[in-house]
Amino acid sequence: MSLTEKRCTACEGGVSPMDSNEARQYLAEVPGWTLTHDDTRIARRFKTQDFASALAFTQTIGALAEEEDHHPQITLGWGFVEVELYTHKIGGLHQNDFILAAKINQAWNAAGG
Ligand SMILES: C[C@H](O)[C@H](O)[C@H]1CNC2=NC(N)=NC(=O)C2=N1
Repeated sequence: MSLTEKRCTACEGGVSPMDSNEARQYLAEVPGWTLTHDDTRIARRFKTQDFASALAFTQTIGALAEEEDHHPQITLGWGFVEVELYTHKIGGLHQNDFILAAKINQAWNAAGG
């Protein structure tokens, strides 16, 4: 099953974050994203035409995050949206981060990005 078909599962902590090897395997399924912060987070910068389209894409991401109950850190500026994902409860990466990243990519591609 592809990541875009999965749903984020509640992650209340008590599990280990995924290790670098597993994270690198998941990364292959989310083009454009890179590992950051010693492989404990993933991030992608999306370039947009202007501020308004960056804001609109941020709102799309916000709606996806609420649907999945999994929330990114977002930096918004003129012509870009930077998205960073990790699972706070475990201080690192969980499959949930890659599910949301895949859904954000899907929305970006659908919008013609
Ligand atoms: C119960 C619910 O799953 C948690 O409060 C969620 C909400 N969104 C979250 N988002 C992220 N990125 N990490 C979390 O640990 C997290 N916890």
